[in-house]
Amino acid sequence: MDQSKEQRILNSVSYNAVKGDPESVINCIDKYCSQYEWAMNVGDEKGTILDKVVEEADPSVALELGTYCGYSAIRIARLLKPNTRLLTIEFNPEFASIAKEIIEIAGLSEKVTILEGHSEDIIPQLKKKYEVETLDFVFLDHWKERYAPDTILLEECGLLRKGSILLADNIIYPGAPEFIKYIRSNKRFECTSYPSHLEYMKVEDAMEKAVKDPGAAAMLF
Ligand SMILES: Cc1cc(C(=O)N2CCN(C)CC2)sc1-c1cc(O)c2nc[nH]c(=O)c2c1
Ligand SMILES: [Mg+2]
Repeated sequence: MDQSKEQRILNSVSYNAVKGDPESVINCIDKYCSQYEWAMNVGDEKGTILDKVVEEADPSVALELGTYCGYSAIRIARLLKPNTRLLTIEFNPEFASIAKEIIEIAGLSEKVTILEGHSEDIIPQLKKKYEVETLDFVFLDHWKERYAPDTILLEECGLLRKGSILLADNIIYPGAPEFIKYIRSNKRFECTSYPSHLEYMKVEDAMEKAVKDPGAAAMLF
């Protein structure tokens, strides 16, 4: 049977990347997807925004919704300090399996846990089953229809604290209008928009950062 695009991306990483070097894995995927086959990795332009927000959050526990091939999990995990971790949720079993191998090639398997299943089923398990107290950083990059309901679910499960930082991809393209309406009208979040472009394309896109109760966090220190 023909290989999938995601399997071809893994082949390229396995053949071209330097084992244990996250930067070389990131560069290899960006090169392959800009030169041969477009794929929905966050890419280098939006990836640089992701890097900055992760550095600002300096998370002990981070969550990603939408692993795909593991590109953004590698971007996030390469910036994490020792004894900190990234949990990433993927419902497509093939994507989860490819991501596991690519994250292994990057040498980041110790820091990244891939949770296979639907976000709405896994989020309620994070506290008890995955020993999460609260999440310092959440990257939403799974499906635009789930951005708002999953943010509400994270709140309901007591997983967000004062100062928790959310970052959402694809705010303009493919677009997440319900999420934008919800988060920008929610007084408990301070929102910032970061204009950019769709990965590997000239199409306009943007990322949205939302900080929970920022003032309250600031007052603590
Ligand atoms: C699958 C897809 C197709 C797109 C598109 O119109 N184009 C790309 C291909 N080129 C050729 C035409 C123009 S945009 C997009 C996409 C991009 C993301 O970053 C996503 N992130 C998370 N979850 C998603 O479902 C997700 C989808
Ligand atoms: Mg995306």
